[in-house]
This record gives sequence, structure tokens and C-alpha cells, in this order.
Amino acid sequence: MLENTIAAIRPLDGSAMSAARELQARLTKPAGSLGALEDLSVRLAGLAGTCPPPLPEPAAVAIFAGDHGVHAQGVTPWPQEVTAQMIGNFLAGGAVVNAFARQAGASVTVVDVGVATPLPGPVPPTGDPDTLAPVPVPGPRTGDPDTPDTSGPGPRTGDPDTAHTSGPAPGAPRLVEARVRPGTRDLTVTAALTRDEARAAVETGIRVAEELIAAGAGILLTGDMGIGNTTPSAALVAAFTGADPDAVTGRGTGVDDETYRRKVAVVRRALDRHRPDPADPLGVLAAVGGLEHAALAGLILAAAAHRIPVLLDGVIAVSAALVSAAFAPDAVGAMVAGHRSAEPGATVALRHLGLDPLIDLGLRLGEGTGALLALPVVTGAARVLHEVSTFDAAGVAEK
Ligand SMILES: O=C(O)c1ccc[n+]([C@@H]2O[C@H](COP(=O)([O-])O)[C@@H](O)[C@H]2O)c1
Ligand SMILES: Cc1cc2nc[nH]c2cc1C
Repeated sequence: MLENTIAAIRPLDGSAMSAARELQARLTKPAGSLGALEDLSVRLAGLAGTCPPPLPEPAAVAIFAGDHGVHAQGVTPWPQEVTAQMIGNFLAGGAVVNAFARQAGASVTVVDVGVATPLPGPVPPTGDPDTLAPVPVPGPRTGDPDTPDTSGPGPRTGDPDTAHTSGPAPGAPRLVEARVRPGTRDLTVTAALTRDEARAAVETGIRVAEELIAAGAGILLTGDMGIGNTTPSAALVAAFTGADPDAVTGRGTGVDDETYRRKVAVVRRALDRHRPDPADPLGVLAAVGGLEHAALAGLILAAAAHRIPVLLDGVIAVSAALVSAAFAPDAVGAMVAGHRSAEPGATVALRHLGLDPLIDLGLRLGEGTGALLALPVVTGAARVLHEVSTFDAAGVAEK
């Protein structure tokens, strides 16, 4: 499955890109005045192979969750159980990603690809795990903005009339149980994963992407949840870019100075021990990656193979994108960098990929939150090519 996906990835379509550039030049605005949106619209046309490219909708966020053996080295202040507990929060609709997904009209799919502890129960029914059809996209909440609406998904709904109905509510987040193993091994001691485990997680990401696309998704957004996962993210960025651990390790959820120094030393030790070869992406993933990184790399590859844009979130996503690009350099054509995470490794990875982030708000949450905030920018870039008049058609004089 991995090899077939890689083989299907092709460069952007040059004639659709030329058509988009020419159309941009004829629209009723000064040339270049939409800045980065113009380049983005050209890339979207090249990816779709048509001008104008389809609007990137509906949007689907896939949150891959995993735990990390390196947690034992004290690289994060948070207990490992928080990964599973946050899955409960995602499924209940109470996390930041849920709020932003409701705002953006995106569906949310949570994938347990390698959590180490039991998920909190009871979890909402998920249906047949073999059929991953996405739930309908939730509509915006309606009603007087001054009186908070208590209908629809969300943690504080408590509507007594609907509290006991069975089955997920329309638009409710969905769980896919695809645990490859209960967390990675400690990468300072041994390889985090076997090659087979890394491959299984990559193929889980491919499968989730293909089912979301088959169900109609026009854009995929990356999400992640995994206490400790900024440590393997830094190791992946260092492995693929050659940057020093000092330059790519950040404070993650917010570690103190002592923990930060320990974290840099852990990343350095992992690289010294494994000496990962960037020409062998599966080997790098197995040595120093995470299960959610592997699955995200698969999701990105599948989006590229199906010529659907994939909107990247923070440092976990962009470190996984380095894996995808090492498997298939042309996969970069499908990637849109949603935002610049505060983690320094994200900027190093984005530079290596040649991607400029759309927004820069100092976010460092993960979950897919930065990608969701950037979604209207991507839609806007495509919409301009559909809806804006040319100088000729509108009777506006050119300079
Ligand atoms: O998206 C980011 O760039 C990002 C930056 C810092 C932290 N996070 C999130 O915080 C968790 C990892 O942080 P840590 O400190 O436990 O390594 C994990 O659940 C990530 O989703 C995410
Ligand atoms: C509370 C919490 C929420 C998160 N969301 C993504 N990573 C996270 C890490 C923590 C600790």
C-alpha cells in the first residue's frame, strides 16, 4: 500500500498553473495584491490539474494520537494519561480543536494509532471500524449570539431531551481504533518502533485519508495528540535537515529550563545512538519517530496521491511532512503550511520543505488547531479564481 501510494504521486500540472497565473493577472485587482494567496491559488490549480481548482471543501481533520516511551526521560511535565483523556475530550466535543472545527464546518476524526493507556469510557459508538465514512459536517450554531446556544456538539450541552439518545450526533467527532502498539519504545534506549510497526502506522494514515477522500473530503487537515511528541518531532527534524538538536528542540507544552536542557540532551543522544539515514524514511521513523508521526506521513502521502490539498498544523505535522517528502519529493506539492508553530523545529522543517506558513500567531497547541484557523485562507485563495470578475467583464480600466 505504501509503495503504491508513493508511485501515484506526480508533480504539479504546469498548464493548470499557467492558466491560474494568467487568470490572476486579469482579475479586478492590482497584480500581486493578494500576496501569498496568489501563489497558493496557482499551486491549488496545479494540484487539481484544472483552473479554477475546486473549492477545498468539505474539510476533514484527522487527529492521530500516540504515546511515547521517551516520556520516561522526563521530557514533558504532563502525565502520559493525558493523551487518552484528551481523546475523551475530543470525542465529547470539548477541546479547542472541536470549537475551531465547528467554526470552520470541518469534520473531526480521532485515530488511536498508538495510545499507551486505556481510553476513558464510555466512548460514543463509532460504527463499523472498517468503514470510515465521515460524519456530516456540523453547521454553525444559530441563535442570539448573546445567549449561548446549548444545542449541537460541545461539552456543556446537557440537553435532557437528547442526552440519552444512542449513536453519535450528526457532526459528532468519530473514533477510529487502530492501535499499532501501546506507545513507542524509549528512543534513547532502543529504536522507537520496528520497521513493520512504522509501516503499519503509515498505512493506517493512508487508509484514513483514502476513506475521508472517498467520502467526499476536498481537503485534509492534520491533527495530533501525544504527550511527549515534541521530542520525537525535534529528532525527526534534526535527522532530515541535519540541524543541531539545539536549533530544533523547543519547550513543547511549556517545560522549565532544566527540563528543556534534558530534552535537548535526549534528542542528541537519540541521534547519536541511531544515526538515522535520511534516505531511508521508514528507518528514520522507526528509530526516532512516533506512531502519530508515521500515520500523519501516510495521510500526507495519500492526499498527494489523490491530488487533494493537505493543510499542515504544527511541529508534529511538519516533522511528519519531512518523512513524506523523503518518501516522495513531489508530495510537497500537496502540502499547505497552515501556521508557524512556536516550536523552533517547525520553522527549520518548513524552510527545508520550501513552504511559507499562512498564519503566525505563536500557537503551540497541536490537535489541528492552527490548520483549522488557516482553512478560510486556503478557501479564499481558490474562491478568488471562481468568483472575481476580470477587468474586461467588469468594465474596469487597467493601468
Ligand atoms: O503543534 C505544535 O506545534 C505543538 C507544539 C507544542 C506542543 N504541542 C502539543 O503538546 C503535546 C506535546 O508536548 P510535549 O511538551 O508533551 O512534548 C502534544 O499533544 C502536541 O499536540 C503541539
Ligand atoms: C491539556 C493538553 C491539551 C493538548 N492538546 C494537544 N496537546 C495537548 C497537551 C495538553 C497537556
